[in-house]
Amino acid sequence: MLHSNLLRLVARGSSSRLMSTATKLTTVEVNDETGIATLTMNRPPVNSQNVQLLLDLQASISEIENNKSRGLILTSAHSNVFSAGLDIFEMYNTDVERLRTVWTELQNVWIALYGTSLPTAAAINGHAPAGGCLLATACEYRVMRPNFLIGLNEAQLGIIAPKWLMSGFTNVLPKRVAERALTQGRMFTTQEAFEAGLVDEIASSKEEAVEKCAAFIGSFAKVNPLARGLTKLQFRADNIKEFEKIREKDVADFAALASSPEVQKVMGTYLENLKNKGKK
Ligand SMILES: CC/C=C\C/C=C\CCC/C=C/CC(=O)SCCNC(=O)CCNC(=O)[C@H](O)C(C)(C)COP(=O)(O)OP(=O)(O)OC[C@H]1O[C@@H](n2cnc3c(N)ncnc32)[C@H](O)[C@@H]1OP(=O)(O)O
Repeated sequence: MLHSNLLRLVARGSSSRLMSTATKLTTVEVNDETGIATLTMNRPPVNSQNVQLLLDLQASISEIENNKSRGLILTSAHSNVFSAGLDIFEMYNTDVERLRTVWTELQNVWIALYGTSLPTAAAINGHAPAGGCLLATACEYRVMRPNFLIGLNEAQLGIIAPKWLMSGFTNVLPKRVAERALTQGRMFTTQEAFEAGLVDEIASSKEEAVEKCAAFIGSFAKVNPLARGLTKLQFRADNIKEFEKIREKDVADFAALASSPEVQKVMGTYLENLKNKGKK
């Protein structure tokens, strides 16, 4: 009988294994030939990041680190959204403790993904605003399907994203381009993101995006994994150290900001607009 602690479960034919997790909102599938794990977010309709999805992502990243996979590809089970970012419903009309938990778990996912020594790539098969862009830019490589949007839109919402949340973004874009995009809260189309260097390749389907991500991870086949991983972490060490210094204060700052009447009002209006959009 299947149960949550079952470790390896043959899923689709013999070429890939669905690794069981104790989770429901993510799945991990390891390709038997390449040894690369695909981590799929599956929280319909838009993979908005509630606490459960954030916890499941952490559990899946740990699982992939522990099962000796050669790399991690992050993608979405949905046809037009990679991830809509934080679940705004979960942050609206709630208590400060819940807001602290949301932010702590977002931090935990980011540091798990940004700070893993494994090769990582995002197959961005749909829109990736805000927290969706955060996850994609925590990875080392990005392949995106055409005609979607990606970016950190916080400034558009009247919110200041902390430095760690921007750091994946500022790693991949020239400083001037990053500053302008962040101050504008700009959402890039796939083509614009490719031209700016925010995504590395464009793929016409999710399958092609996953293949291109696998080819990127495969490019390290002849590199010593320890040397590769430590080199990666040296590049990221400054951002990680800065983050570790402020992480507690950052949780307190976020909880104070997000619980303030002004920001709660912005969230309420934003949610109304999202709901009404569905009725049009
Ligand atoms: C407004 C926030 C204010 C304050 C936050 C406070 C502090 C934050 C500090 C900074 C950190 C930010 C990190 C974040 O991630 S904040 C979240 C920002 N996310 C967004 O702005 C994305 C909003 N969504 C969209 O733009 C579109 O939904 C999207 C392009 C992703 C998909 O479009 P599509 O047309 O395919 O679907 P929709 O019809 O719009 O949506 C389908 C249903 O999903 C619901 N939905 C969408 N996004 C969210 C979300 N982020 N949280 C919760 N629910 C979401 C939407 O309401 C629809 O629901 P139904 O109407 O079908 O019930």
